[in-house]
Amino acid sequence: MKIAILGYGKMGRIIEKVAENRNHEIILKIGSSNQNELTTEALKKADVVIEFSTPDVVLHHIHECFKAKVPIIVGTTGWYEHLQAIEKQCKETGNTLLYASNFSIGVNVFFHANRLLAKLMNNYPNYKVHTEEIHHTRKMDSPSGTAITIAEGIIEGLNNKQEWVNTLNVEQIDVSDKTIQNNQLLIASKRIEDVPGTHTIQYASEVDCIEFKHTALNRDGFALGTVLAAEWVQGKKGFYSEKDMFNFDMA
Ligand SMILES: NC(=O)c1ccc[n+]([C@@H]2O[C@H](COP(=O)([O-])OP(=O)(O)OC[C@H]3O[C@@H](n4cnc5c(N)ncnc54)[C@H](O)[C@@H]3O)[C@@H](O)[C@H]2O)c1
Ligand SMILES: O=C(O)C1=N[C@H](C(=O)O)CCC1
Repeated sequence: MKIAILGYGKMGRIIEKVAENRNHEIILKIGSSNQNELTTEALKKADVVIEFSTPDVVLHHIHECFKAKVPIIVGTTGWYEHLQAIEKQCKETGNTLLYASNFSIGVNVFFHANRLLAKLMNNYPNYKVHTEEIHHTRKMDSPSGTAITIAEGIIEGLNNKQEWVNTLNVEQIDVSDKTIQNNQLLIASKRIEDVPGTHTIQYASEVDCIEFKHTALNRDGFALGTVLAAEWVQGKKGFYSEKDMFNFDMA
């Protein structure tokens, strides 16, 4: 495949290596220093675009890809509030977009197991649930996109949770904090030096604690999953998420 990479930072660079190892060709790389090279003509030459930039430019990149009618894989997080509008535009204009808050295979297994666990825990209301995410200090958004997907899975499964709330860098988490209502799920975000991404789900009762955790050891898993998504989307039309790509329905 001919791939264009929009956003050539930590992820863009690793994705380039993984894609080349899988015999794909990178025909365009756009970072903040060569934005003027991003034209409809240049994008049209690609079979697929991979987008890992920043929350303030991702929408511009998506619109450019819609204009050029080239499928786009979006890894950038922090634009959650625009997701529904983009889904509508994608479908109305006959374009193709796949967004995942996390492309790692391990995280997607974790997402699925989280949904199953939440349904099971519905039967045990004496367990109080909260989630935690830890990322590096250069991360622009909080909570992480991955933590939002986890929270959505819990809210979907647990009858007594309706929305999530977020705290950033609060040292000691008090799950019985009276400012957090019973129908709210806490996502506690922490920023620590070089952490690639750690997500924990905790169900705590008076007598024990169930902890479910995913730790990314580096960024290679995110990059491999992204290139697999670019391969998966070939020949497809429409708006997709990681749930469509990692189809665990039989599990
Ligand atoms: N979905 C996933 O699996 C996954 C995994 C890791 C990171 N992410 C997300 O991907 C995004 C990027 O992560 P990163 O670690 O590569 O960040 P990064 O800061 O290293 O890279 C972002 C890049 O975007 C570039 N950029 C800024 N403005 C631009 C513009 N106008 N045009 C083109 N490029 C521009 C910057 O130059 C920078 O190189 C973040 O939102 C992060 O949360 C998602
Ligand atoms: O490094 C980041 O930034 C990451 N962002 C994604 C998120 O917000 O969930 C995925 C993990 C790494």
